[in-house]
Amino acid sequence: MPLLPVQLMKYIVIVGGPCGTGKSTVAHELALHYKDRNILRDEKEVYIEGDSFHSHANIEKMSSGIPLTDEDRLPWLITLARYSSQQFTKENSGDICFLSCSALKKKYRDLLIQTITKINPDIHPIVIFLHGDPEVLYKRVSGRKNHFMKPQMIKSQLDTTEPPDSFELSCIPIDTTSYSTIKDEIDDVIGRLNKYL
Ligand SMILES: Nc1ncnc2c1ncn2[C@@H]1O[C@H](COP(=O)(O)OP(=O)(O)OP(=O)(O)O)[C@@H](O)[C@H]1O
Ligand SMILES: O=C(O)[C@H](O)[C@@H](O)[C@H](O)[C@H](O)CO
Repeated sequence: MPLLPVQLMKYIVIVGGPCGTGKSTVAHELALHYKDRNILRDEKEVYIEGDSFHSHANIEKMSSGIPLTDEDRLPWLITLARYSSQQFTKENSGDICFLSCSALKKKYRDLLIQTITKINPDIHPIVIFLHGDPEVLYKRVSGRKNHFMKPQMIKSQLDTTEPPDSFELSCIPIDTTSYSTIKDEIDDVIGRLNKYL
């Protein structure tokens, strides 16, 4: 009897969007939902938090209210692409991991996707790109305590943002401010993500 084909495909789900859209919240909830197949199964390591990989200089800049430039972001994006791709070389049977990373411009998303697939062509990167009403984002960020990113940065974040268009296949745009609850948002994201998995 012929053996069934082995499922080789792996998925890196990048949760992007400007500050306050809920990247960390959504990436965390998704990682928990897909816990059984998530390569980062450890409670402390359920998803990769992109902000943790910013250089000290980048964090200093953002904390001082200065937006990052392409030059500031490019090495960070490469690091994230490499780090997330390498998770699949660990001894583990998981086939998915989650990465929160602003990925505000098309060229940043292209760089992440190209770097990941060059490292491992069996990985399929999928982007969930969060966006929403600036006033709601402002309120969310203002309500956050002890975070380096202050609400004054929202304008530059939105000015920098290039929302994905329909030509960016494997990119799912989500208006995070259109749901009544976080649970409704997560349920909808899961329903849409499942079509790709
Ligand atoms: N759908 C939602 N409805 C209401 N509040 C939300 C929603 N998603 C996230 N939040 C809240 O908004 C705040 C910002 O969320 P979070 O830190 O996940 O955003 P982020 O995009 O990762 O931000 P940053 O990139 O600035 O760290 C948090 O207090 C979070 O609880
Ligand atoms: O590309 C960027 O400008 C950054 O990644 C930001 O988006 C922040 O790190 C994040 O939003 C924290 O609040």
